[in-house]
Amino acid sequence: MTRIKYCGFTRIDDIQAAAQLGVDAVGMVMTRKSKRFVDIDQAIALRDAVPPFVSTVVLVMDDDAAWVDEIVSRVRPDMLQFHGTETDAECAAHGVRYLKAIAMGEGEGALPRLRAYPGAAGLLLDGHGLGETGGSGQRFDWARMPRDLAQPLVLAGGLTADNVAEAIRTARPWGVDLSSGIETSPGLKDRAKMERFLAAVRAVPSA
Ligand SMILES: O=C(O)c1ccccc1NCC(=O)[C@H](O)[C@H](O)COP(=O)(O)O
Repeated sequence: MTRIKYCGFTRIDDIQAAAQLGVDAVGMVMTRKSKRFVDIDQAIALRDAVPPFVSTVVLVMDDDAAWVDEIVSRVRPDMLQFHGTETDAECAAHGVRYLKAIAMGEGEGALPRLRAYPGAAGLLLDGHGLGETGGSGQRFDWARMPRDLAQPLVLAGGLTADNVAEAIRTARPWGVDLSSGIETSPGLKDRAKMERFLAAVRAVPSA
């Protein structure tokens, strides 16, 4: 079974719809570099709308450690997801399990970074380039998904209901993550797109 995370929520109705449809995790972006940024009060309201057994993940990107600590103490996400040049020690410093996003958009340069986060609960391989923000719909060559890493790998970048079956068959990820492929505009999710994507993932036979 391929796990599914939908990311970049800004509206309570959308996050509730995603949970009702059956996603495993929902993400909120809390770096001010993002068009999908939510502040602490919005994030608390969104988190409170998430039912049991659905994980909440907060995304940051080269943000101040004090800001990340405030997120941890007030929003209390199940996991953090780091999108910048943070080191393994910096990611671990907040006392919360974390995913590290790896920018696959710059080709072979990404390979050393895949082995630089032994403390991460999982790695999220995204299609954008180093230093660029995510959520931009950029994909990478799914055949580049590594096969020899111990950590669970999450595939992200440019996934849609139309291409996710091929992506899963090629990359064999632990989970998939997307944002723009289920939106009408940044931060505004579309229920029909969320439903179609879930059905497309569920239709792929497990390995
Ligand atoms: O979504 C953002 O605006 C964002 C900003 C800064 C860093 C990361 C960001 N999003 C990361 C995500 O988790 C996206 O879901 C992931 O990049 C996939 O996005 P998409 O290609 O739009 O499906």
